[in-house]
Amino acid sequence: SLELQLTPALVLLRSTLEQLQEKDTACVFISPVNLSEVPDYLEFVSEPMDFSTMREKLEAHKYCSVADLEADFNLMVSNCLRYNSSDTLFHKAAMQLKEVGGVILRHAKRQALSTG
Ligand SMILES: CCOC(=O)c1ccc2c(c1)NC(=O)[C@@H](C)N2
Repeated sequence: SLELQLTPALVLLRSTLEQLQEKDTACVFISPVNLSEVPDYLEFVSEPMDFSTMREKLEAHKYCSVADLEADFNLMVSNCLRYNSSDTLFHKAAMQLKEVGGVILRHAKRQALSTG
């Protein structure tokens, strides 16, 4: 059935997002950057992204593939690398997350092929 065909895709997307979020051990990517705390953020970042927003998009069926999820993950990481200078905890957290997240996403894309 269509429901059966769709389910594995959603299950894989949820599992991949959870694995990525587990690696945010500093918990700096959990929620949108607070624009009242960081008033100049939108001067550097045109499209903010964070894990809670990604979760909302996932449950709203806005991701058709792991590649779609990967695009928002890469957006979130690149926003952080752009706004924060390299000597900050945020920048270092983004560099680490980019590396370990890449491995998680590569595995998920391979798995999607086998259940496709
Ligand atoms: C309550 C104050 O929080 C922040 O200033 C803050 C909180 C979280 C942040 C962030 C800033 N900047 C960032 O680039 C992303 C990765 N995370």
